[in-house]
Amino acid sequence: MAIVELIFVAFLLSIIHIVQHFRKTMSYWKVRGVKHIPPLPVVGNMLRAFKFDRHFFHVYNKMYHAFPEERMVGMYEFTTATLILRDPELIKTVLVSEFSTFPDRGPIMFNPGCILYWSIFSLGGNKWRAIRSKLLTPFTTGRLKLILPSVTRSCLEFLESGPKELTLDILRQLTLRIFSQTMFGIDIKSEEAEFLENYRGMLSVSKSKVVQQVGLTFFPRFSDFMSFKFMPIHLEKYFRSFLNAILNKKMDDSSWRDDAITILNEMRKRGKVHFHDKEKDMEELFDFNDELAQAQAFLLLFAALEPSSITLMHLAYDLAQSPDSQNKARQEIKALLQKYGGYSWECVKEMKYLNCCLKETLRLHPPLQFLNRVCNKDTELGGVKLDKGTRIVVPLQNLHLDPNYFSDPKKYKPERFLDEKIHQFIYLPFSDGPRICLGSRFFIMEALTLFAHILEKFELSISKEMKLPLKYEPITVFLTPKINNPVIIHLKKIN
Ligand code: HEM
Repeated sequence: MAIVELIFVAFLLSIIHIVQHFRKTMSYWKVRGVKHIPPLPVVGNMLRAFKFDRHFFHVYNKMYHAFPEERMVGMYEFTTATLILRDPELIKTVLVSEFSTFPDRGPIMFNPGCILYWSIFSLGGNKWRAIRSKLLTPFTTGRLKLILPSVTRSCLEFLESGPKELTLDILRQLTLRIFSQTMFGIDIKSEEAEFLENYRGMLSVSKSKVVQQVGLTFFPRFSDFMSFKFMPIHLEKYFRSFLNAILNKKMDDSSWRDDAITILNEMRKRGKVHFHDKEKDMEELFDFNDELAQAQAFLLLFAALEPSSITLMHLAYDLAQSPDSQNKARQEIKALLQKYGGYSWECVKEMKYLNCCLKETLRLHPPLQFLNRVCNKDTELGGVKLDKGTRIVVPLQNLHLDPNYFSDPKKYKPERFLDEKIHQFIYLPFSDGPRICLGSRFFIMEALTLFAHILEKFELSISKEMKLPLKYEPITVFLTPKINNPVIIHLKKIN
């Protein structure tokens, strides 16, 4: 056979092999009898996402609503088989009961070299457990009680500055101040402007950024070849040197006990982090270096700042839109302040109605719209056999707006958290199980304290500059209002 014919046959065989491979991959759900929308070759069910005109979660939205009777729905994120859960029992299995089979988030958009690559958000196994258990220390009830006066001082300082409105930028600045003081033990004011400018740079959206983030998640080898990055190198350098300076400055300072930087520095000094594996009754030691310390510090800062400020802004928006809820919350706050004579821990804990308002805001606008997991071995879920590596998605936004679980689901109705039975594994703004948000209780304390201060003194209304209804940016990681029509809440002093 001539060489040309040989090359032709080899080429043909490769094509047949590739086609067969794709056919097998794209029949994953069909073979298992899981309902799904038939995928296109290579892009799977992701074509819609490439129009960049709707939020990513709309892809899950379509799948969620396509099969309303199903407990789970299959889809293809490009060539990755993903299972979307619609049933609370299955969600409980993945997040809690069978956590050891679904412990990690799986493919993630942080490139090796990215500051977040070694954070507990992307780490798995016992190294994740070891570091996470140390990072719980700054968030214990005892410590939250201790830092409440500092949070109160920051709120008062903010109100004394005579604010006229609430915007995402203003709330970011405030949450940065509160967080850096109470969790990093530093006063950030002198570096605040530069930090926020770089931070906004990191969050800015563009199609090229989304392509890189999607590439890093689903095509890591190709992305590595193309040198795709989660954030530009100059921002990466800035954040590393910013955090390094904080870590080094605080190395010998113990003015705040048990803040996150002190905990990270203790691990850095030892160079090791220890974990006792109860199941295997085994001690394990992991290296802990500067890279790991920077990664956790950045994760805490980023995880605290963005979802918190976005939620505070949505809470202001919801209360401005619902004067009745605003008044009820204000009456409750005034009565409690009289009862306790100030912002004590007990007083903040008893703000039940304001807490319902916050819960309802998190139901309508969960900043993270979905949770993701991956199974670490071949397994079975709800009678369906799953191969190791299958991706699982819990679509929070869809579950929170499902009329099967919430009456009149698009309406802002804080009372539902007093009157209705809320299913624990349907309402999950902070998730559940061993990977549950680390800072949820800190955030709730911060939000209640801040809004009690604001509602005590101000009436909230939507500014005339904002066009209603509220719409979201199509391509951000967190659920963010349109940049060209930001949320602006007018503050009117109450006499
Ligand atoms: C409105 C505020 C917040 C919301 C809605 C929120 C929500 C979430 C969600 C949904 C997750 C993913 C959990 C999972 O995959 O099961 C998460 C993880 C995490 N959050 Fe939050 N969060 C908030 C504020 C905070 C704050 C204030 C901090 C810290 C100071 C924080 C630190 C973290 C960390 C470290 C993780 C990773 C946990 C792990 O993988 O072990 N979050 N958060």
